[in-house]
Amino acid sequence: MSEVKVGIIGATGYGGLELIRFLHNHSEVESIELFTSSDAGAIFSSKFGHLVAIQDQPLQEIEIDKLSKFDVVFTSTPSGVTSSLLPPLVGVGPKLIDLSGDYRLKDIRSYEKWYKKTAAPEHIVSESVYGLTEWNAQRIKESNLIANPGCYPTAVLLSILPLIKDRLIDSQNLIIDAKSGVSGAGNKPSQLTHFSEMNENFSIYKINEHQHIPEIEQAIEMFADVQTTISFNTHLVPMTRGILATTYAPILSGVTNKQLNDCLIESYKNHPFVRVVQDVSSLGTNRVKGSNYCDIFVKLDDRTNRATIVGVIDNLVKGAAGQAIQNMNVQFNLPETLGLDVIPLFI
Ligand SMILES: NC(=O)C1=CN([C@@H]2O[C@H](COP(=O)(O)OP(=O)(O)OC[C@H]3O[C@@H](n4cnc5c(N)ncnc54)[C@H](OP(=O)(O)O)[C@@H]3O)[C@@H](O)[C@H]2O)C=CC1
Ligand SMILES: CC(=O)N[C@@H](CCC(=O)OP(=O)(O)O)C(=O)O
Repeated sequence: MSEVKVGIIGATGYGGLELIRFLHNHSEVESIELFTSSDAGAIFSSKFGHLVAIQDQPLQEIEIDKLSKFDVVFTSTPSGVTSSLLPPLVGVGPKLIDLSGDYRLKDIRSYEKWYKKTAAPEHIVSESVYGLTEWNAQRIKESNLIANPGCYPTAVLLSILPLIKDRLIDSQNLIIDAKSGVSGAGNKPSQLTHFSEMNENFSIYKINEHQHIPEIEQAIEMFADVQTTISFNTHLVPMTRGILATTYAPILSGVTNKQLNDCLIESYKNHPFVRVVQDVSSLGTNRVKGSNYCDIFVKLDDRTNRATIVGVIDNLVKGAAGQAIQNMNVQFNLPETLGLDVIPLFI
């Protein structure tokens, strides 16, 4: 029986298109309606030919009255949009799942510092629940406003949180080196993502200033009860999808490679989307491409007494739309894997 009526704002963006791809095959979704800020009336499939005969509906103008009739509204819009768009919808009916950064940081001054945008009202931000599904399912189930995590934080946090929580690594000295495919930057062309400047190039960007730094620090405190400051940098890889994030962390005295691995295996034994990889040759963005998996890996470097910890995701799936649907499943008491149980593309 299909019951859930879905609205998507930002449907024409990369996150929105991935929401449509997965929700189309979701057995509990009754209908999907699509909204735009720029092209109301346009037939969706005329913009995206791969959806001919699948999504031939017209895009609708964003109106609060129309949106309040849905069971769930996904917002997949640039930062700074939902801070003013969502407050009138909070508490009036639909469950809200925001893929942008607007409701993730509890300290609104921190949001304004890192995003350089006006924050959402503090009393609404305080109601939002951080949607890192594997770590926060109980609160997600009870919430009507989910702040879906950023793509980099998802890969980083899923790989390091168990080791910090079990006090196996020194959380005060984390160095995180992350790389992303270009779809992480969304569908708006820019100098950074221009083919002739990005192709055959490997670049670092937002050095020491990435907006995901406070999000990762906040989540470490929230889930592992540790205050810390991290070194975190991001790189652009000339490929479309995927994030691989490597964390270097000193181990605490006497910790073994087996303890590190056992901790990850034990933490995720009941979480089907997190796979603890043993063989490093099985690690790579093509092993998760198009899927909701997060592959994680740890290995002790016993010369330096540092652990090398790796998290790999598809930024558009586990890093955005997939995790958002996983959160919807939790909110509606459905199996977490519903609609998301797909095999990675690999090639
Ligand atoms: N790409 C990624 O890997 C990830 C992205 N995110 C976050 O998710 C959000 C969406 O990302 P992504 O899909 O890549 O972004 P895109 O830039 O691809 O798409 C965003 C869409 O938002 C709509 N939009 C733009 N301005 C407004 C506005 N003022 N009001 C309402 N809608 C607007 C546009 O559609 P239209 O013109 O039709 O309204 C646009 O297609 C962003 O906040 C991003 O940071 C999070 C995790 C990963
Ligand atoms: C490759 C690339 O540019 N990636 C983006 C990820 C954006 C994102 O997910 O940011 P939000 O926190 O706004 O959701 C970036 O590094 O800013």
